Amino acid sequence: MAQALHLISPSPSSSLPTATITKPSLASSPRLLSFRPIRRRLPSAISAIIVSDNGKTPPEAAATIEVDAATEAEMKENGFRSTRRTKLVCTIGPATCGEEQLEALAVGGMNVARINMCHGTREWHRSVIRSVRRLNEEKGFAVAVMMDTEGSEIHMGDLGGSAPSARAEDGEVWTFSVRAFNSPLPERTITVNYDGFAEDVKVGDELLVDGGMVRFEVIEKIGPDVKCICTDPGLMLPRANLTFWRDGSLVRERNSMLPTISSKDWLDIDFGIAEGVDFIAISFVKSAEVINHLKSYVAARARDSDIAVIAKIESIDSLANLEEIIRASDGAMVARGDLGAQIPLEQVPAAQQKIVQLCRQLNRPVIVASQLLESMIEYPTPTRAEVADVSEAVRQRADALMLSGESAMGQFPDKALTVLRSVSLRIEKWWREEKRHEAVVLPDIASSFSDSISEEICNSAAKMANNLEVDALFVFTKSGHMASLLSRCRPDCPIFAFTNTTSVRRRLNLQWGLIPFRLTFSDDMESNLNRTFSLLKARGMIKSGDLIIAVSDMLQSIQVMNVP
Ligand SMILES: Nc1ncnc2c1ncn2[C@@H]1O[C@H](COP(=O)(O)OP(=O)(O)OP(=O)(O)O)[C@@H](O)[C@H]1O
Ligand SMILES: CC(=O)C(=O)O
Ligand SMILES: [K+]
Ligand SMILES: [Mg+2]
Repeated sequence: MAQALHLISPSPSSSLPTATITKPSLASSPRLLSFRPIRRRLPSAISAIIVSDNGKTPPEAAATIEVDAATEAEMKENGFRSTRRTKLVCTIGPATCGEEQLEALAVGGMNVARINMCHGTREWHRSVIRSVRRLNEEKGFAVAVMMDTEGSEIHMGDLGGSAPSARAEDGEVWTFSVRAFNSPLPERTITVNYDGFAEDVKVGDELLVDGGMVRFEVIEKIGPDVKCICTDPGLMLPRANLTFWRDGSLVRERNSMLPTISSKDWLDIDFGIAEGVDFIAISFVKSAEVINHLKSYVAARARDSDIAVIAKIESIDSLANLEEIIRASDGAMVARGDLGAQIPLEQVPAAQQKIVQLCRQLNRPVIVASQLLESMIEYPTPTRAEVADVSEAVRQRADALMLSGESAMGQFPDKALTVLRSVSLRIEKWWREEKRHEAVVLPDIASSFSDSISEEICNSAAKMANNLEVDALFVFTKSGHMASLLSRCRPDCPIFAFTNTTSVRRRLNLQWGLIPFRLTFSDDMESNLNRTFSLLKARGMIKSGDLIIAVSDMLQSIQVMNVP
């Protein structure tokens, strides 16, 4: 494929190219090497550099542009240089499944709605997914939907009847059983989903509910029943995760042989594909193999839309195979809830930092999840420690933050979302003011020459954007790949990502700094830019004189220009 460097004249409406230099001279082009004006108005001589591999003329396209209504409002309110970069995921549950509650979250900045297949019925999940879709269609939001699988780790069953939780007190004896009971359960009885449970535990083992929210010691085994005495009292929630520890280490007997994706999970996945979810998050991933398997399964079934597979890092095995798991997946979640039950709590922050950093290097979006604002389940303000934790995740430049119980069943879901939003904005601003250009080394990740060109273009465009202090980066991308490469650089300015499919646009919602727009565009960058400028100007989202850098994945190029 012949690559050519074109220098084009300043007005985006003039014809291109005016000069063509073939690739071998690229390295020696004095124009290119000296192209570093530190000023916001461009000199009239050159306004754009385009590296192009084709010159196809496009058909004229429809004159509409779609952007998430809440993002548009945020941009107008804060000015687009200050638009929030960190994305927000909210778990939907009984506190937020109503249409009005969902709308309040969308208005509050929810980018992705998560449904957890551990809880609720199929009908309930369907109704939430459809409500989100309806909200998008009727109110102009672009909220994506993430389905999170149950996985087959050991957990408690429902508590019987309509009990929302059960309280275990110090010294009480509770029975954990693999028997099936008719509801209501006998007093102080908990069912366990894993048949091998009673065989695998030993008298003297420590049993942790939800990673230590409640602790028991195993005192007796009677067939399928395991009697335990409570040593650390607390509240047990339905389907809470169970781990058992012996001599200070996590015990993983036969349960480590359980499949990552259970037969129930496969049914849920079929359901998610049929309902057109945007992301499937896989719980307790142990290896890259399961991710590859699921990705080919999804690719064969979900022909029109492309569902992204997110690996949840929440087990010891996932830490052991971290890099290959992240490479295989389309994104990762630092699922600190279960992770903190499998490794000592004091190791969780370092694991988080490592996962966030690796995802950035490998160009996969990463979500930091669980207990970010746990106290807000009950209280309207967060603790100082929680705010510090959220700040740290933003400072690490994670793509997204997630609410769990805070939005699923808490008393203050909207307030919790507001805290995430305002802390994100504040820390991002502080970062830009301090001009902290990070020391993160971004390795080359391209697997082909063509990918390398995209990667070099994005790295250079992001660097130019910082040096020139441009107002925004524009990226025209069909697959979303170029947008993610720009996001990976975490540039100072926001990234307007134009894509022509609704599903790609929704998926870009999870990535740091991207403002996804749906726009029908052609291979002709000049006409794309002109049309985009006039559409955005008409919406009051940009103005004449704004300095932008544009790149595209059809016509591999970097253009620098003032909005006419
Ligand atoms: N669909 C739902 N129906 C009822 N309660 C829910 C639902 N989704 C979440 N919850 C409640 O919110 C809490 C936190 O949700 P979250 O999704 O973090 O689940 P979790 O049980 O902690 O497990 P996971 O490790 O899969 O995240 C749950 O423990 C549950 O009590
Ligand atoms: C989110 C999740 O699954 C966890 O933190 O365990
Ligand atoms: K789950
Ligand atoms: Mg979990």
